[in-house]
Amino acid sequence: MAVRIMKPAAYKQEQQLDYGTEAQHDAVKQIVAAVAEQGDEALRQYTKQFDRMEIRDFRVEETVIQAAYSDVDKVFLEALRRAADRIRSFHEKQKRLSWHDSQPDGSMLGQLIRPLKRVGLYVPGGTAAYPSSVLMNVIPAQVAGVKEIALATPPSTAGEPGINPYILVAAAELGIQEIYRVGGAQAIAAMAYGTESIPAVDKICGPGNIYVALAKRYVYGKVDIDSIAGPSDITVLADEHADPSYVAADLLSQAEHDALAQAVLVTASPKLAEQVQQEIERQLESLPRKEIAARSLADNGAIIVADSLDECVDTVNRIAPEHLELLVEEPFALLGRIENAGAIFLGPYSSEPVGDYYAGPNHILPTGGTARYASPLNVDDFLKKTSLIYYSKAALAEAGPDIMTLARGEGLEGHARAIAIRLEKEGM
Ligand SMILES: NC(=O)c1ccc[n+]([C@@H]2O[C@H](COP(=O)([O-])OP(=O)(O)OC[C@H]3O[C@@H](n4cnc5c(N)ncnc54)[C@H](O)[C@@H]3O)[C@@H](O)[C@H]2O)c1
Ligand SMILES: N[C@H](CO)Cc1c[nH]c[nH+]1
Ligand SMILES: [Zn+2]
Repeated sequence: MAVRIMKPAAYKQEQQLDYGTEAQHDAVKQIVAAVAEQGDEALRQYTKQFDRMEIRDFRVEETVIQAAYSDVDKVFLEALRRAADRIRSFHEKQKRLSWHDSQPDGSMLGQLIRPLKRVGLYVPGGTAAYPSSVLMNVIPAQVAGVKEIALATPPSTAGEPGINPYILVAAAELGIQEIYRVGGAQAIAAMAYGTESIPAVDKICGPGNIYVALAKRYVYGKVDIDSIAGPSDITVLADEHADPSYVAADLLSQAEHDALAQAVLVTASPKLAEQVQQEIERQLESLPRKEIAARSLADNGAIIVADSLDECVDTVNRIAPEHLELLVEEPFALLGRIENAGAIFLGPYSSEPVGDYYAGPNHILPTGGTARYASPLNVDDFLKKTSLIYYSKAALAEAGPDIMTLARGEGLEGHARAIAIRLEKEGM
């Protein structure tokens, strides 16, 4: 299996936000409607159908959460704690406070910034379990001050009874107790509409596969959602100074997530293109998730050979990757020209998994070209803002005529009169 080498003009990005086949859209629509109508009964049926498990109680019992510690490696736990500290301190810097400004005329304007009351966080777990996504989801919500955090993740045969112990321990480390063993579109629908065992939330965040991503789009409006973090993608912009084995390894690191993942190299060096193509084939051989990675590379992977560095940059901006690696001699010199990317990894030692697990920035990033307008999951996703307006009598006297003019300009006499009645009654 050789990744296709092509010119920029020949590259058509497969995984845009409107991805998904008609059959997948139809399936998700049906799942969401069934869960909204039938609640837990539909959850049980879809869990049996898609996860091949019979689940009686979706909520994970507290004793099961505590017992999970005995199934988890101590070294893993220590690394997880160090990662959590770094992620928390990064997100602490994103905190925002309410503010108000008092005016000389006695009026006051301001903005209340308050946490959402109840959020539902999705942690993927179909072909691999992601305790790192527990940290990336929960920590910004906690930093924002959200009090009620519910977590949903697919049931798994890796743990007893029916849940992955690494996910449970990651959640327990952060003090999360409300965990449900349910995945896919049905989990998203359950958190949006509520079922007998899962109370509805105000907002759903978190990454997942195509079914999860589509379901989030369908429930938007009933609840809020974060940006769409679907199947992972990576673009590496590399020049002739890059080590082809590093480039290949980093592309494979994302291709192994999902057959729908997208790994792309953009370079102006035909020599590097060929070296990377060979390296990918060599490294793929021994990769445990080689089938998934091979399908991802065959269906969505590409090695794009541009004529110049400028054309490389244009191509990257068109792709708007979730992860962008700048494996060039002077990465910081290129930075100012990158317009669209969820996260940018600079230089040979900032391999993408550094960000997936450890550095501190969030790994829940806009995928499929949505980095054109969307941002990484962050503390703001868990906050809502309320405007405050207090006008003094003097302020209204001053502004009243302008307000009435603007209202009448829109043909809204009722608006104008709400001001006029005060000005007249109080002789302003
Ligand atoms: N962007 C990010 O931050 C980020 C982080 C981690 C993982 N990811 C992505 O999350 C995804 C994880 O995918 P996954 O599949 O391993 O786990 P997942 O939890 O997203 O999906 C598994 C669920 O999909 C449902 N499902 C499976 N086949 C189905 C079908 N035919 N019809 C309807 N529903 C079906 C099942 O209910 C199952 O529980 C990958 O695409 C990975 O790239 C993204
Ligand atoms: N690369 C994924 C985000 O697209 C996040 C992740 C979690 N674990 C490993 N990787
Ligand atoms: Zn990853």
